[in-house]
Amino acid sequence: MNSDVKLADVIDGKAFAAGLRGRIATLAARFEAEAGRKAGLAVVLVGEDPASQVYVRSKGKSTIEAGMASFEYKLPVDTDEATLLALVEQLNADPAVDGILVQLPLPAHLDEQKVIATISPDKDVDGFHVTNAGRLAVGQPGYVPCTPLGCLMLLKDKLGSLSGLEAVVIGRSNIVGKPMAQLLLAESCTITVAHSRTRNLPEVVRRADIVVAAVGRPEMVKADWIKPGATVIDVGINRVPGAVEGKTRLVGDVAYEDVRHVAGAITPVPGGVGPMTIAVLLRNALVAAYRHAGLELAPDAI
Ligand SMILES: Nc1nc2c(c(=O)[nH]1)N[C@@H](CN(C=O)c1ccc(C(=O)N[C@@H](CCC(=O)O)C(=O)O)cc1)CN2
Repeated sequence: MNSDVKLADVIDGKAFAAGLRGRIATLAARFEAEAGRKAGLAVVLVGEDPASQVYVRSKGKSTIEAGMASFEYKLPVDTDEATLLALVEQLNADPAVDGILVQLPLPAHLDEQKVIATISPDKDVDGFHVTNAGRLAVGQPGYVPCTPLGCLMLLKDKLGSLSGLEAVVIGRSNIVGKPMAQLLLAESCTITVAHSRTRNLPEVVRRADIVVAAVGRPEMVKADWIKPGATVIDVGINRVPGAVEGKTRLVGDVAYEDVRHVAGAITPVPGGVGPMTIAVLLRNALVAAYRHAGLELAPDAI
């Protein structure tokens, strides 16, 4: 790599998320004063996946720190479908609960789509219900999945208007790739969604002013795939063997150390997109609370 080349600006998602959580806390206090109750978020975890346990713990802690009520449900790994669906129905009917999130992935014997379909669309703060996917597709207000909305916030903070920019989203999952493409389209970007069958992926990615990598393959996106000056958003969180035997380290889907010599701006892993996921979840839960209480919240308040 040429050491004279300016390194990419690092997009500090951790700091941005902290600021966002601060604004949410202010609005959560206002909500409590006006509604006479706290905004409430329920999180359901089935099983003992270690990463999911960490994320659920962090969601509960962040919810309370933001001045909202946290309802946590931890179910054993062999929970049957009827029990889980009954809990979701109970939360749908509970007026203290504004948002419901079922932590994914679920154990293999449970049908994720069926569980998501049981969550009331108006409490679906993950934005995974088909009603919210449809609302996003046609530009109606709903709930947008947290990770892609967090990516969009970071992009707009860095670049301002995205109108007319060429964006390549690598990955077509329902949770990140597809909603990310919809969000960028709504910002008037020209979108390509690339995936495992895309021919000549490096050439496709080289067209992009904005690259969003969400494939779950460690350091797949290489420096020579990136147009000089492009903005690179790395959604990947991959645990790989570390330098010390028996230890692991986190890497993204982008070969960060090389790509930062070419890109104009880049999110690190950890500390980039990841922290935005939980901050945006709190944002969605608070928006849900204001809607349920019939209180006014300016669209650009958070
Ligand atoms: N129901 C849902 N399930 C899952 C979602 C989701 O949005 N809704 N997303 C992911 C996991 N996730 C939140 O649930 C999540 C992932 C990563 C982070 C994060 O802050 N990552 C840190 C690194 C953390 C570490 O050391 O492992 C970072 O990138 O800096 C937060 C939340 C799947 N499931």
